[in-house]
Parts: sequence; C-alpha cells; structure tokens
Amino acid sequence: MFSDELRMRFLDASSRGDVEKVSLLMSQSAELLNQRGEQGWTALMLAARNGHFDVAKVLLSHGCDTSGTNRSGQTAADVAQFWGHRHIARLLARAPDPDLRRLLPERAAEEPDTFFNREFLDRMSVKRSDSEWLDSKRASPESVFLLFHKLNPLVSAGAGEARLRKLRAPGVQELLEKPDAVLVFLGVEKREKDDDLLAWFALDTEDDPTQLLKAEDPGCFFLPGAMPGLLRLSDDDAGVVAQARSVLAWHSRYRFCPTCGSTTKVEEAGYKRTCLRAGCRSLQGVHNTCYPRVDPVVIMLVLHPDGNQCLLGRKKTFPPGLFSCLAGFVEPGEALESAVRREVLEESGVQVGPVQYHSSQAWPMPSCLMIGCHCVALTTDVTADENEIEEARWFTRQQVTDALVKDKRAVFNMPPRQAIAHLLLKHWTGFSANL
Ligand SMILES: NC(=O)C1=CN([C@@H]2O[C@H](COP(=O)(O)OP(=O)(O)OC[C@H]3O[C@@H](n4cnc5c(N)ncnc54)[C@H](OP(=O)(O)O)[C@@H]3O)[C@@H](O)[C@H]2O)C=CC1
Ligand SMILES: [Mg+2]
Ligand SMILES: [Mg+2]
Ligand SMILES: [Mg+2]
Ligand SMILES: [Zn+2]
Repeated sequence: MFSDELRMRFLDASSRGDVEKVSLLMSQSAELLNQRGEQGWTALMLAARNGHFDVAKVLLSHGCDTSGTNRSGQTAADVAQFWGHRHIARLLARAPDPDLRRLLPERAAEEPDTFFNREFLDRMSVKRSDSEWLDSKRASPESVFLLFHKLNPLVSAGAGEARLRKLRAPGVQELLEKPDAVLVFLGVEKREKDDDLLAWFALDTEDDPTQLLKAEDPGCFFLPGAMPGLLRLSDDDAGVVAQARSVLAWHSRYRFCPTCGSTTKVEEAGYKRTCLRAGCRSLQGVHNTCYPRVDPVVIMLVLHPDGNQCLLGRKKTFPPGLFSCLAGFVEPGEALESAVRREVLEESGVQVGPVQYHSSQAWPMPSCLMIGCHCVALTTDVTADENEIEEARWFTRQQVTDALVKDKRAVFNMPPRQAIAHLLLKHWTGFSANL
C-alpha cells in the first residue's frame, strides 16, 4: 500500500508534467495508477487538463483506465478536448482500454441476410471475356433482360412488393441497336446443373418512358426515386438491382476516358471501359479509371462510455422523426478506423476510442459500400455539424427498444429495416438485453 502523501505527490507530479517523478513513483507502487484526488480527478485527467502529453503517454503505457469520470462526469478525453489539447485527446482515442472494449457487442454468430446483399445470381466473371458464349446468350430466347430508365428499374407491382419485370431479347432489340447502348452481363441463375445456364443482362435508357411502356402490361412502371423506391423490391430482386444499378450508373457518368477525355469502348461484358487513344496513361500499369467504381462509406453506431446510450443524428433530408447512425465517405489514404473517428468528430464533436467492424452492405445510390461498425465514445458533449446534420443526440437503450418495436412511447423513428443502420441498432439492443 501507499500513503496518502505518496498519492498526493503522484497526482501533483502528473499535474505539473514531471515525467521522471511520475515514472519513479509508479515504480514504487503500481497501484497509484488509477488513484483519485480532489473532485475525483485521476493523474491522467490532471495531465490531460494541463496538456502534458508525455505524462499521459507514460500513464497509458502502464494500462491506466481512460473511461472513468470525475465528479463532473468528465472523462480524461473530455478534459483534454475541453482545454484544447487535441493531441492528448487523439492519443487517448488510440489507447486500448479493456473497459471500453467491453461495451462493444459480441460479434453476431451468423452473417446477417442484409437487404441488397442477397446473391441470387452467380456473376460468372470468367464468361465476361467469352464473346462467343455471350453472343449466344444475348440471342437466346430464355435469357432475361432488365430494363432501367434513368437508373429506375422496370417493375410490376404486386401486393406491396415491386417485382422486376423480366424482358426477353425481342423486347429490347430496338434499344440495343442504338449506338450508345450498353448491355451489362449480370450473371446466371444459380442451378444444380451447369449445362443450361440462364443468363441475365441489364440496360439503361433515357428514351421517352411512355413510349417504352406502351409495349408492356398496364401494371408495369419504372420504380421512381432510389430512396425509398428501391426498398420496395423483394430481397432477391434487390440483390440483382444493387449490382445492375451501380454498373449502369457508372456507364452513364463515365462515357469518356477520365484520364484524357477520349472516347472509350465497352469491354468485359460491361465491366470495363477502355480508352481508345493509343498511348493514354490509363492503358499502362495499375489504374482504377477503367473499372466500375465502389465508394466505401463507414457507418457507425457510437456507444456512450456509460454503455447505456448511443449517438444518432438527423440529416435535413430525413423524413420527420427519423434518426440514424452517423456515416461518411472513407477518404483516400485512410483506414476504416480513422474514417470512423474523423466522421464522428466532424459531425458531432465526439471523440471515438475502440472501433469494431460489424458487417457491410451494398448501397447502390449509386455505388456505395456501407461498412457498418460499433464504436465507443471517449467524450460525451455533442456539437452537431450544422452543414450536414440537423441534430445529433444520445438515446438510451430503452428509447431505441421503444423505437424498434414502434411502442407508443417511442421518441424517434428507426431507419428502415433494409438499412444497415437498423441492423447496427438492433444488434446493440439485442446484446444489451442479455446483460
Ligand atoms: N444504408 C444506410 O443505412 C445509410 C446509407 N447512407 C449512405 O452513405 C452515403 C454517405 O454518407 P454521408 O453522410 O452522406 O457522407 P459524408 O458524411 O462523407 O458527407 C457527404 C458529403 O460528402 C461529399 N461527398 C460525396 N461523395 C464523396 C466521396 N466519394 N468522397 C468524399 N466525399 C464525398 C458530398 O459533398 P458535396 O455534395 O458538397 O459534393 C456529400 O454531401 C450517402 O450517400 C448515403 O446514401 C447514409 C446513412 C445510412
Ligand atoms: Mg461527414
Ligand atoms: Mg455523414
Ligand atoms: Mg465526409
Ligand atoms: Zn485516355
């Protein structure tokens, strides 16, 4: 054990930034590490208050607790942030803290069957360069052709659900003869036997929709509004549309070579656009201008250090009452964990510590890959970024549960079940219910 005097000397040395003394006292009694002084302040909080980076580093290297709060409810990171010592706040965000990690939900036993992720077709990418096989499938009366108008799929509406309209070759012949037409090979229906593969294709047109619909049943229409329109699809159809819509959107936006502006030719059954100018840089080495793009987006449920609340935000464009997880594009040269910490800080002013991957989701608006994570906050004051977020605040586990079951006490509306944000919230409450 140590005396009260030793404890006071230890806290005082941390507060003054005397690294040598802090280390010396630690070597005399390791139990000093998480001791508290006036108002419940620990050595780490005092170092954070006065901007003593080296002291904070030494204390962290001994595994000191970062999640405890003083009597004003502030963590060490709260203190560092309040007093403008951002380098210390960042240091605390990187420090592994077993106590905070404990708040992360356990990994799900099974991969979730997420909307837009269902693999109804086998993409058979080896066939993309087999022109003879592709020609025969294009001409086959069995093959399925999906038609999109300005990226909205042709569907027929059943009870509630919209079903993709499957056209056959003659139905799209005229459109395919146009000079700019792009036909994308999506894959083949998964079957037991390999001999009679049923191929699926997709194409987009900007032609007058009333003319296009004349040849169709009266119940057919182009499903309007990506959000929430696409959420009306069945799970199987949604998986096919996620693939088709992203590739078609890429063709509609990347007609010319992004490197030199020359015309391009479509190859690989719609999966490549190659520059036609000999000597163009895009034809040499590793480059990403010729293939359909995917934009990674991190989406995260931020958990409060008390383990009982989570942070949700509202965009101005959301329907009334809806709150969802914060999200943001991953930037070049950035790891997913860094993107999570940066976007949460930008959008809410909250510092994030441990980050844990949950699952991912294709999100074809037009080509996002949502990377879902849970993470734990180090600080708790919320300042919403007014440009992007209308409001951000903490919700209790009970409030999330009420919203999930649409209880009359619910204080907000959940994101739709098809969104990965919904799964992140549901997984967290499911985990918490077992506590
Ligand atoms: N499935 C789900 O549950 C959810 C899905 N999402 C999706 O995630 C996407 C991203 O989330 P969001 O919060 O908007 O992202 P950010 O927080 O990164 O901010 C969006 C802003 O970033 C700019 N931007 C656009 N494209 C890129 C890019 N490729 N790289 C970097 N910045 C870019 C845009 O600015 P400007 O327009 O000024 O150019 C846009 O307004 C959204 O498109 C949304 O569809 C979001 C929440 C829930
Ligand atoms: Mg943002
Ligand atoms: Mg955002
Ligand atoms: Mg961003
Ligand atoms: Zn070029």
